Amino acid sequence: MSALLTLENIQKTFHAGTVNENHVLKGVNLSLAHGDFVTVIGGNGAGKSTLLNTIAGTLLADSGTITLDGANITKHSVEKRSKCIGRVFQDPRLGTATRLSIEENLTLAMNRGRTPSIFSRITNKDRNFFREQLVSLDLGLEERLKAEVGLLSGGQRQALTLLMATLIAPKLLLLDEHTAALDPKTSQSVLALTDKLVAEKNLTTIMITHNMDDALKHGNRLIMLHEGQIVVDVSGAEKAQLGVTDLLALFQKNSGTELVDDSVLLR
Ligand SMILES: Nc1ncnc2c1ncn2[C@@H]1O[C@H](COP(=O)(O)OP(=O)(O)OP(=O)(O)O)[C@@H](O)[C@H]1O
Repeated sequence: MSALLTLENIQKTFHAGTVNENHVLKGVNLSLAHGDFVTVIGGNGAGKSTLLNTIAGTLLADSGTITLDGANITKHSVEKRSKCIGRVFQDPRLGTATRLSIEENLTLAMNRGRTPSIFSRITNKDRNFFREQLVSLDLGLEERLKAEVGLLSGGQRQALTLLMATLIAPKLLLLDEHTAALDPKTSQSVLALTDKLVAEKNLTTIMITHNMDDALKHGNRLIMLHEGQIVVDVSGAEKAQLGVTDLLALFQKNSGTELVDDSVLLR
């Protein structure tokens, strides 16, 4: 089957030609099949968010090619890409409009890629659809369609953001440490919801995490980034058999260095 997403030799340098020059992505090559759920792990500054930003278009790659579903999107604006790429960030406040109600936020999400129609009437059919979708979050939000999103807890808000990012199934879902700001229990429930939505909608997904257990437990494929290059890429049965110790050993073997980042190692 043809790849859904292909990155070919992606390079990104910040502050090029200055004393602060920082070559962050050093020729990243990656190919994702339709339905791949890839977890991404790596130390601080390895280039994980930069990689997601170049895919989403928040940053443009200096060179290399990004192909999504057969289209060369390397130079497309973030707005254009957002029509087919859903994204959830670490900060629960980023994916939703605080002063709008749950149903207004969901209306925005339903109209992604079309002319904003927040002022269009929300029909009973829309409300029934929203309720149906909200039931799957198991947070009782289906009874609170008119509640302002700013009143929700971080976990509720992140669950809603996830639902919004996938309401109209995106070609690609990018999760940038989307559970890192939540307490451990809420984080696990948002991850379970992630698994459910990804499976139900067969979404091709890239999820950055700092947690090795989560990286191993979720998805069908795991990559480790080190100094702007992919040093570990395991999938399927090979991934399923790995434990944290095996992963650290693999990282050391392939990168020639130990992973010393406390935020990854201390869980
Ligand atoms: N917009 C930017 N302008 C300048 N430098 C940047 C920018 N974004 C990232 N960097 C730098 O690029 C390097 C990689 O950052 P990035 O956020 O991609 O790493 P990361 O692997 O996601 O790390 P972390 O786990 O700490 O979030 C860092 O040195 C960072 O300071």
